[in-house]
Amino acid sequence: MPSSGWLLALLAMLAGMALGSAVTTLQRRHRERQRRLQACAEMAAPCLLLHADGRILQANTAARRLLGAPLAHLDDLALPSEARSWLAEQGGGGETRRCELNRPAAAPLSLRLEKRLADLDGQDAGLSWLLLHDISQEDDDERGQQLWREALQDSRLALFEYRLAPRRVYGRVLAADNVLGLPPGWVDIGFDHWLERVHPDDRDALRTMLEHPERLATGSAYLEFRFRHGHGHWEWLEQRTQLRHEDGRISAIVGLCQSITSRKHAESELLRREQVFRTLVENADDVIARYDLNLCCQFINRSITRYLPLPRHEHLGKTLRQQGWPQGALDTLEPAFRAVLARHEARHLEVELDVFGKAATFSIHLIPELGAHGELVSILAIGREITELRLGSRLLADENAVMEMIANNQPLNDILTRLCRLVEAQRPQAVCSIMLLNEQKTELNLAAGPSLPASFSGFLHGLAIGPETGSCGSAVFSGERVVVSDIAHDPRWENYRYLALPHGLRSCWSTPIYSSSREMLGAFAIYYPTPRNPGKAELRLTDRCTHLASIALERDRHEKQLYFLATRDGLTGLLNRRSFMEVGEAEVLRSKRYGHDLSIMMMDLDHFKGINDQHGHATGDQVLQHFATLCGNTFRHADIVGRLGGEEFGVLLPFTTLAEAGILAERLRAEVDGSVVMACGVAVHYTVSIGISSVFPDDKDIDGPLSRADTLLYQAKTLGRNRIRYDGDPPSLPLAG
Ligand SMILES: Nc1nc2c(ncn2[C@@H]2O[C@H](COP(=O)(O)OP(=O)(O)OP(=O)(O)O)[C@@H](O)[C@H]2O)c(=O)[nH]1
Repeated sequence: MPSSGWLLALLAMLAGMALGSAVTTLQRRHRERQRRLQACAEMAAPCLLLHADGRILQANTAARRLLGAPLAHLDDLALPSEARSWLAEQGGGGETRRCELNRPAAAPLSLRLEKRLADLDGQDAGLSWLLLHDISQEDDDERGQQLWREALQDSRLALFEYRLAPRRVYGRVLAADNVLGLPPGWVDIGFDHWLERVHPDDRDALRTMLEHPERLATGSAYLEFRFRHGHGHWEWLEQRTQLRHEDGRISAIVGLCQSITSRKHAESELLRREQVFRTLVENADDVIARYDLNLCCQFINRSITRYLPLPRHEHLGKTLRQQGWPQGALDTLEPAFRAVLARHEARHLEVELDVFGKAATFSIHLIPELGAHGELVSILAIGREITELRLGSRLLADENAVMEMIANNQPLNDILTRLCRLVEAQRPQAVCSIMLLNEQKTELNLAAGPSLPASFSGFLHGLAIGPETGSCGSAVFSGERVVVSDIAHDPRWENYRYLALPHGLRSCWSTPIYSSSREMLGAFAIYYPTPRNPGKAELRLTDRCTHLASIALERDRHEKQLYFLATRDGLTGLLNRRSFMEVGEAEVLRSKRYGHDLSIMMMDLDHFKGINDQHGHATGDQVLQHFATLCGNTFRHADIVGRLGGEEFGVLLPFTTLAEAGILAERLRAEVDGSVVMACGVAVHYTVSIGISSVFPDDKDIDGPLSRADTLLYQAKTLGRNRIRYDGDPPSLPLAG
């Protein structure tokens, strides 16, 4: 059958055609598959060609390098299950997925997996590309950024960008809320608003930076300014800036700001403390200086200019000697400094200095200053002038000495002289004097003036008291202190300046000396060689000395009164018996030592009992006083008259022969006989009998001549009274009128 043959042929032809086509398709797909394998191998990025069942058909070199070999199946990668199931899903071409590969023998790997379908001949062949992106580095960057953000947050740092063209400040100020109290997030503020928040004192610097960025240093520039914090207070910022360029021009300034408020507060506190310390040091009366180990001055405060002539700054870098310390001070200072250098121990010393012609005493402390390891780094010297302190101690000691002299009844002149010296020790240029009033209060006499020129002292006797009688005469006259600051021109010295000026006495302040009962006693004067007024300290010193002088004078007067009372007869004022005998003993010894004559009289009023009886005891007293007065008129100043008891009197007549004594005795006897005492309107007449003897070579004391005179007196009484009896021959000299 032809038709079945045709059909068979046709079928065979069709089968042949179909077979050919199938073979061709298979061949093409094989080629495509090979191309994909080839493409995978040639890819630079790590890439795997996967079969849907998880087999790895191809792993290129980059993939093997990244993942290691062998790579036959996805299981070899130890992908996280999530990534594994994602890969197993059909479709999803072009999708990516992150995953972490924790490899036991290698560092963990962060991958971004990118799956692409690799269909063959436009059909899904269960093949896919797996591109492996190593994002470990990106992660590191992200972690770094995170850390940086956290650090910024904690560090009080803020980063700003001052963009010049739009004149705006931008910033991703992570810590801005912290540092500046700005809202968190992005800052975007115009320059003007920004500057408004900057402290007015710092604004110009920041404005200059913004307007003239070209002036900023090419590297990092530094600026400090205060910025108003969101809470209202000022926040100190330190800003380091970098310029940013675009198209060859400065486009922005990047500023990294850090809060330095705490530091600034600490600095200002430190500054304040330093200021306080400096103020203290600068204004201290003490001299404060620091010396280095070569003993060169590193620092010295301004007090030094009071004592040494160099200007303060010229002391720096100079040794003690170069600073101009006098040799006397150097002799003490240099060894002391060297001792501190050697032993690192503090020392104290006292130094005498001549300060611009004035003696001054210094107390100096040398203090070693040690470094962190105990090594000596410098020496601190603190010097204090203690002249006044020392003078005060001396004044106290001198005053005590004067008081002691007063208590010990030292001679008044010695005490007053010591007082003058006391003041002169306190005030080296001063010359002092003490003038005392005479008993009649009519004139002044020099009592002490140890440093006055002798030729000037000679004039200071019998000085008048009045309104223009020099300083002392005027002070005593007015009862007030008189300050003559310039003798050359003061009218009160008109009549005396020719005496004072040639002796270099130019000013004179005189203070009256009063007794405790305000009786004027004299005046205390201080002279100076230059015209000047007294200072408070000098007035105080004068007052203290005047007071001491007053005590000494009163004490002296009191002593004299006591002595007078103890040695004198209260009724007549003549020596009493005890004193007469003491003086008599001394006179006898003196006459024998020097070989001069000494005559002795014993006198007794005649019938005195009768006068008492007839006229009364008071009249008897009057007669005794009258007789004492006549004795005073008759005998010389050097003769010593005493009332030995009742109406009995004695007279010592030094340098007087028996004959000369006789003349005086006769003159007295006649005077008595020729006078009367008027008592209650009645004239009372009386007479006196006298016995006279002389000291003979054999006499050892007063007893012999006194006894002989007494015997002669008795004889005169016996012979009829109103007469004189002599020891030996009556005087051959003619009796004077
Ligand atoms: N008024 C007065 N009488 C005194 C004082 N002292 C002694 N008499 C008196 O002096 C008198 C001395 O008398 P007599 O010793 O007897 O001596 P007379 O009377 O002077 O006789 P002749 O010495 O012998 O001349 C006594 O009456 C005493 O009381 C005195 O201080 N005042």
